[in-house]
Formats: sequence, structure tokens, C-alpha cells
Amino acid sequence: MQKILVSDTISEIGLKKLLEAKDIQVDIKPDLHTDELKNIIGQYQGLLVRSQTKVTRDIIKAAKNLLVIGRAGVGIDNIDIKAASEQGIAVINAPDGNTISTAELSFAMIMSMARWIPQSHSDLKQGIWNRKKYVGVELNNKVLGIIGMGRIGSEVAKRAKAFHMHILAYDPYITQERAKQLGIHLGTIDEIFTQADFITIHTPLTKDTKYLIDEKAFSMMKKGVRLANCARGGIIKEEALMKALDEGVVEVAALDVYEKEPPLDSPLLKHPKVITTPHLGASTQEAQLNVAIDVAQEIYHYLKNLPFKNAVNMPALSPEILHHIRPFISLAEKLGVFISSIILGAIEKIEIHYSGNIADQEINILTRNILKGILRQHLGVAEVNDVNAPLLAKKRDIEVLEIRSSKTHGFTNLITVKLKTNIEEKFISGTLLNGYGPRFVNFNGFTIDILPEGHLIITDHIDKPGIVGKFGTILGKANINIGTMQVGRNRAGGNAIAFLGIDREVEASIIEQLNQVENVNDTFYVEL
Ligand SMILES: NC(=O)c1ccc[n+]([C@@H]2O[C@H](COP(=O)([O-])OP(=O)(O)OC[C@H]3O[C@@H](n4cnc5c(N)ncnc54)[C@H](O)[C@@H]3O)[C@@H](O)[C@H]2O)c1
Ligand SMILES: O=C(O)[C@H](O)COP(=O)(O)O
Repeated sequence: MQKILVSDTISEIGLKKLLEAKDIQVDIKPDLHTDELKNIIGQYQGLLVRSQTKVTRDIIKAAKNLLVIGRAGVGIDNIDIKAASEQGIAVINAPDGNTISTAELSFAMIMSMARWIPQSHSDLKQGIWNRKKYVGVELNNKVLGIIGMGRIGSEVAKRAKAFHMHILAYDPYITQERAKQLGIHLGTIDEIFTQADFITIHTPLTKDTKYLIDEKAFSMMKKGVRLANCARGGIIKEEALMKALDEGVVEVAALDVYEKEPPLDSPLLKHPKVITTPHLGASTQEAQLNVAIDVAQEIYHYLKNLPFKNAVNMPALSPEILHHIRPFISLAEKLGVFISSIILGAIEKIEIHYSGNIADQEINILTRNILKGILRQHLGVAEVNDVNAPLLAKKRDIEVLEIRSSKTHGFTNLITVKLKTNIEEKFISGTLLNGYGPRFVNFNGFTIDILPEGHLIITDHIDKPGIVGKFGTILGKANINIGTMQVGRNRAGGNAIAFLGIDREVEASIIEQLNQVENVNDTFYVEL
């Protein structure tokens, strides 16, 4: 039974897929204190959160059995992705489900700022009829600066266009072609600061966007600019915003998110020109249902080894791509297990060549599986998975090289894994033979045809009469049956190899006996 902890308020209707799964237990415990979460997280394979639960390195360290963290929403800044990746925990979010709701709230903020709706509403509720104080501006013909032209930014742009606003967007990661498609003008951040009548922010909080709107930015802005942030606190430097409001540079600010949440002691809450909502961007019935359905489905798929698309710390594979690549995944891992089991010394470099058809595929997942196969021999099965394998290699200063080539080498597809240690260099090549499945086809230059399955003994020896017979005698005495055998040599009397497929696991003492046979250089046992 796999256990999932839901530690924030997430739509239970949306979680149906997980709640109805017979072999999954879902515990719903919103509003857990950090210490309580730390105490119980060790029991769970899955953790489902929104933005409230802070999944810190400390929590992740305590999460000994955690396989996946699901975020019912977009922002993942409450999750220590680096710590999760290092521990091999996949992080999956639900980026699409709350786009419209957040775009609509952002637009509501823009309209509220234009017409002083919250302030005049609040006055009137207190019996103050003040028509002169609340003269607003039209949106018509105004310049709307959008910082971050992703899902939400694009939806805000569509709505603003309907109001005949001119859109000036800044997003270093979108192309002119995309801007043209959206019917917007792409400019620099400085152009936004100097030209926009309204500015709305839709980027994630990153090291590049932290305090993107600071004193310098405010000093460039048009006097009377209206500024909305429904993205993340910390993109606007709040101290600088207070000053800009007091100096009249910013006429009105609308904030849904804050540097510290809840911002109960922030002076911004008391400022008459600041409109505030308590992080409500995604708080609609529709968005909450959408993100819960999306994340529940993704977590279910992740736990059941089915295709998933929104992992933030590993590549997403569509069912179509997965269909093509899936048969190669097990071959890739076996190539990794094999080569690292038969090499001596500390690994310095891993070179992976993808040739033929496979070179055009999404190979990142194959590389991850090769690295997983290699590193598991040294670090243990529990320590290494698809998520953390590249990071673990990097941490150990192992150089990893991926080389794609259209050359076929006689096979429609071929994966070669070359390992260099401080002592030696070896390689193994494998292919998927149409109709026959995976095969190892070359080992260190020796042509072979090995089904990569079960128990294998591999010897490196000198080609002399009687050697193979001696192997048979030693194994026979130990009651170990040889099911398959292949030998190869570079020339008569030269270097030779033998691959013996045996029926059961073999003890180290038997390998030692094989190693003692005259003219044998090395003997290895591999289980695939
Ligand atoms: N208030 C809420 O409740 C709420 C709800 C949903 C999302 N959000 C926030 O909104 C953000 C945007 O959501 P989205 O779904 O549109 O994400 P998205 O990934 O689709 O879009 C983000 C855009 O920001 C751009 N960007 C990144 N760094 C930038 C930089 N330095 N300068 C300019 N642009 C940059 C990216 O290229 C991307 O196009 C999320 O990261 C989340 O933090 C808040
Ligand atoms: O990043 C998001 O998806 C939003 O900030 C929503 O956060 P919430 O799920 O805590 O409302």
C-alpha cells in the first residue's frame, strides 16, 4: 500500500483518482505544523501541497520514503527542488489549471486600479459619498506593460486587447514570432518602466526576478503608473514600493502576493492607494478543481510508472514519445549496470553514443537510465533513480557526454556506453532488434550477441586451449548450470572473452576460482 499525505486544502472531488485507488491510502491533514509534518512525513511515498506547506530541505531529509511531491498549482518556490532532486524525489506541478482564474484576478486588479473600486466601495460602506475623490482613468488606448508573457501573461494580454489597450511585453524567453502570434509588442524592461501606464507582473520568483521592481525601476516609471502583482511576492521590493506610492510615482498598486505571507505587519496593507487580496489568484472553484484533478492524475501515473507530463525536475514524456522510447529504457539501464559491474577503478567519464534512429528520439530519459544503472552499482539501488542520477554524477565530478550520430554501424539503432575510470576504459553497445528485443552486440570491440537478462559470468582471458573446459568443470562442481555460452577473440592465441549465461546467482568464491585459472586476466559476475 502506498501512502499519500495531502498537507494543504485541495479539492477532494479533484483528488478522486487517488482516493478511489485501492492500493493507495490518502491522508488529508491540512494546516500541519512544520514539526508535525517532519514527524510523519517519513511514512509517505507521496506528498501533495499548495503554496502554504513549506517543503524545506529539512522536511525532505525526514522524508525517507518519499517518491513524489505534487503541487496543486503553478509556483514551486515553496518546495526545495534541489534538495528533492538530490534525494531522487520527483516534483510535479499542475501549471495549466489556474491560468484563467489568475488572469481574471489580474484583470480585476487592473480595472479596480483604474476606477478606485475597492477604495470607493469601502468609503461608501462607511457612509462616505465621495464622487470627487474617485475620478479614475480609462483603459482604452493606455499602454499595459506585461512582465512575463507565459500562460497567465498571455491570457491577460488577450483581455486587455479587448479593452483596446496597447500591450508592451517583456519576456526574454519568448520569440518575436510568438509575440506576433499574440498580437503584442515585445520590448525591453526599461521600455516598460518608461512607457507603461499600467504594469502587471506574471513571472515566477527566481534569482533574476527577485526585486526586479526596485528603487531604480520606480525611478524610471511614468508618474501615476498603476502596478499589479498577482505573481509572487519578492518580485516587487515592498520597501521601494511604499516610497514610490508616497512620492506619487505609483498612483495605485494592487497586490495579491507579498514578500512575507501573510503580510499582517506590512505597512502596505494600511496604505490607502494599495488594493490587497490574500493570495487569491487560484482561489476559484474551477481552478481548484482543475489543479487537483491534474495533480492527482500525474501523481497516480508517476506512482504507477505511467506517462506523466509536468515533472519539474525530470523530462516530461508524452504517451506517444514514451511509446517509442519505452523499450529502450530497460536496455539503457542494463547497459549501465553491465559496464559498471565489469570495470575497475573510480569513474571519471561516461560517454554515451546514440546512433541511427534512436539519435532522433528524446534521449534524456535514456541517459538518466544509463547513469542510474551505472551509479546504482556504487551507491545502492535505493539511493539512485531517474530524478537524481544526473545530479549525483555531477556531484562526483563525473563527466557525462551525450553524442548523437546518424551512422548506423549496421544496426537501425545502437547505444554505446563508454566508461573511463582512473584505471581503464571499457565499452558496451546494445541495440533493439526488431522482433527479437534487446541485445548486447559489442563489448570492447568483440562482436557479441547476448540477451541482457539473468545471471552472466564474463571472463577476460588469453585464447588458449582448455580454458573454457576448466570454466565448465569449476561451475559443474558447484552445481551451476551453463545455459548459454559465447566466446570471442581478436586473433588466435590473442585476447579473448567468454560470456556464460548461468541459471543462478554465483558466489564470490566461485568467481575467485575462475579467476585463478591460468591465462585468465579477470572474471566478473553480472546480474541483469
Ligand atoms: N496569485 C496566484 O495565486 C498565482 C496563481 C498562479 C500563478 N501564480 C504565479 O504566476 C507565475 C506565472 O504563472 P504562469 O502560469 O504564467 O507561468 P509561465 O511559466 O507560463 O510564465 C512565466 C513567464 O515568465 C517568463 N520569465 C521568466 N523569467 C523572466 C524574467 N526574468 N523576466 C521576464 N520574464 C520572465 C517566462 O519566460 C514565462 O514566459 C507563476 O510562477 C506563479 O508564481 C500566482
Ligand atoms: O502558484 C500558484 O499556483 C498560485 O500561487 C496558487 O497558490 P495556492 O495554490 O496556494 O493558491
